[in-house]
Amino acid sequence: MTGTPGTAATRDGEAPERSPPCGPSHDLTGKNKVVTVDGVRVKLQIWDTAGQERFRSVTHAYYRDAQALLLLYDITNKSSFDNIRAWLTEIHEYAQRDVVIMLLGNKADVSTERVIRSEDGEMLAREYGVPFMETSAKTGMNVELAFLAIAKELKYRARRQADEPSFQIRDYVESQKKRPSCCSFL
Ligand SMILES: Nc1nc2c(ncn2[C@@H]2O[C@H](COP(=O)(O)OP(=O)(O)OP(=O)(O)O)[C@@H](O)[C@H]2O)c(=O)[nH]1
Repeated sequence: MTGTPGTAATRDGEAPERSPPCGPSHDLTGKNKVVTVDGVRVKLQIWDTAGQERFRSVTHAYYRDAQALLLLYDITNKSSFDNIRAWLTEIHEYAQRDVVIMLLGNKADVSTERVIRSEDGEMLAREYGVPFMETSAKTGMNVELAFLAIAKELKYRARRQADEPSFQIRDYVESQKKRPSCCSFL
C-alpha cells in the first residue's frame, strides 16, 4: 500500500470485473475502476507498484506512461513517509510531465499508532503542489474521493468544453475530503 499505483484513464467502456477485496474492504490498489463523472464513464486502469522495501527494483515502466499517480504512505510508518520524497524525485525525472499526482496518507483509522501528523502530509503536499488527503482502506474514508478527483481531472483534460470553468483538483479535494474523526495528539 505504500507504493505508487499508476492510474491510466482509457476510453469510456464497460466496467471490467473487479476481484473482491481482501483485507481492508476498500481497495486503493485494485486492478480497474470505472468512475462516472458528469455522465461520462472514465475507466481507470490501476497498477500497484511494490512497497518501499523493493523501491529500488521498481521499473520506471510502471509509471512512465501513467496519466495519474497516487502516492501512498502509511501514517503509522515513518519510513513510508520519508520515501515519498524519493518517489517524487523519481517521478519528476521519469513520469509524464503533466502527470496528475495525489498524495495519500493511508491507515487514517489507526489513530493510536499514528506517527505522521496530518499537517506533515499537508506540508509535503504543499511543497510539491499536489493534492493531499488521508485515507483508510479499512473504513473507506476518502477512497472513492481519491479516484473521483483523478477521474474528474482526466475527464476535464480530455473533454474540456469552451464554456466550462477550469477544474482545480487541489481545491476540489480540499472542499470534499473528510478528516479523521478521532485525532491523535501529536
Ligand atoms: N487498519 C488498516 N489497515 C490497512 C489499511 N490499508 C492496508 N491495511 C493493512 O496493511 C497491511 C499491508 O497492506 P498492503 O496493501 O499489503 O500493503 P503494501 O504496502 O501494498 O504491501 P506491498 O506493496 O506488497 O509492500 C495489510 O494487512 C492490510 O490489511 C488501512 O487503511 N487501515
